[in-house]
Amino acid sequence: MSKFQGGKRPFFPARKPKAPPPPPPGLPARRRACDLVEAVLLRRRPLDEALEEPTDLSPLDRALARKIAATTLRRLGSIDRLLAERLAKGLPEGLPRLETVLRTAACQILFLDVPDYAAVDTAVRMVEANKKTQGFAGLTNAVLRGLARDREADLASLDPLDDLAPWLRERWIAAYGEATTRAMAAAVIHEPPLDLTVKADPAGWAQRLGGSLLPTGSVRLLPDGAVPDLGGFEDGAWWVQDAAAALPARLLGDVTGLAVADLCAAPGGKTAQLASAGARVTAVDRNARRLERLAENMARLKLDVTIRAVDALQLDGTYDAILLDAPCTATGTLRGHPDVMHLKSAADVDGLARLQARLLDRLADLLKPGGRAVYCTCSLEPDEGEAQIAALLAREQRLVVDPITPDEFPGIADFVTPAGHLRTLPSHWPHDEPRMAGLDGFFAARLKRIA
Ligand SMILES: C[S@@+](CC[C@H](N)C(=O)[O-])C[C@H]1O[C@@H](n2cnc3c(N)ncnc32)[C@H](O)[C@@H]1O
Repeated sequence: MSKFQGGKRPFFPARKPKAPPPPPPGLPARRRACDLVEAVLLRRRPLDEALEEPTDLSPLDRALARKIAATTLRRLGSIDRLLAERLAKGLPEGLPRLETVLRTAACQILFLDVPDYAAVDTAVRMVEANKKTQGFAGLTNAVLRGLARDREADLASLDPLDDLAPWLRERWIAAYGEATTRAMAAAVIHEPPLDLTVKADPAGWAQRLGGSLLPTGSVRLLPDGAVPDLGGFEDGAWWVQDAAAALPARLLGDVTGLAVADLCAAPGGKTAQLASAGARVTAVDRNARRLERLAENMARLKLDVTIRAVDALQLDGTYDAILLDAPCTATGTLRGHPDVMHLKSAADVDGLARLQARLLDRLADLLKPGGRAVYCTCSLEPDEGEAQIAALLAREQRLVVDPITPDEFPGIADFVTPAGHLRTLPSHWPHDEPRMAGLDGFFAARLKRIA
């Protein structure tokens, strides 16, 4: 006999609504990777800026999302070529998310150490979860499985030149020739190592941190954890700075006691070098937010500098020495900032070259007669480097080039040009382990005011 007789309705206690099931592991990181890629390619935002948005992802998922997004941007040319070979009819118009899911999943299958099934499964789920794309789940599955199956042959067919954005490839070939461009393209497909500039005892710090001492004195590491967890960070014994970026400030020579203006200073890598070499540094930048980071960095490093939030074009006074690390297209930093080649264009080179010229003219006024200056950019564009200096010398009689010599300090001989400038390329310093190779592309010229 049933318990519920007499026509009475059984009483069921009200149930809490069921929480939606948690997403399968790995899905939030893949979704975030798609958002990051779209922030760059569709919304034209720098990757670093998009990475700063708050998320509720775990640190591991955040790191995976960043790696997928950065590698997709780095290898986009190859990824798109291989996808196009499998999509005979192309993709339908107006479904950018479908394209992003395919690109990021292809990136994982081809270039990252993640299981193929995880890349395929999360991609198919993302496609199924969206009404507009759910009809393409079968296609997504088939294309990605095909990529996984043919991976070895596909990888062997790749040419790193395809990964350079076309505008940049064209300009690099014109400036450096095809062989050097190919070597640079092969270098920038790798994530860079972590380079540190240390205040003192670089050999000791290389040993303590398990890194290598580079010929120019930087310490190179392949860390597997967060930078602030490394020994010496809290105490301000070192700061992160690419080995090429560490060269220009040293070209000013002995700056002990000199009044040095660092004209485009934030976040302060070169300011820190000058201050720890004993200069009285005025760190100038027009970006107040970036100057806050400079101030934090100087506090950690226990270095005392004067900070001026002002446009360098409006700066007054005179200085014994000047460093002008001018704003530029930053095409030399592609290893760490692959978004640059997708966000910048030839028009940016022209616009930035005009600003650099104005800053150089201001530098001539601010430098005391007899003083030294270094102009540098992290660009591989001659218009922002060699050609900029040639044009300056033609219009400014008070400045001459003070040639850099190959033996000035160890490790720079290969970087000194016949004109006495410094030019580093990402393909310099080859290494059997590609992640230990290379350095950013930098240009630096040393100038002297003679009148
Ligand atoms: C290449 S970054 C400088 C990196 C820095 N020297 C370092 O080593 O950490 C260029 C800087 O120039 C600043 N900048 C751009 N135009 C400027 C101007 N007209 N006056 C002052 N700063 C400017 C930007 O805000 C940016 O922080």
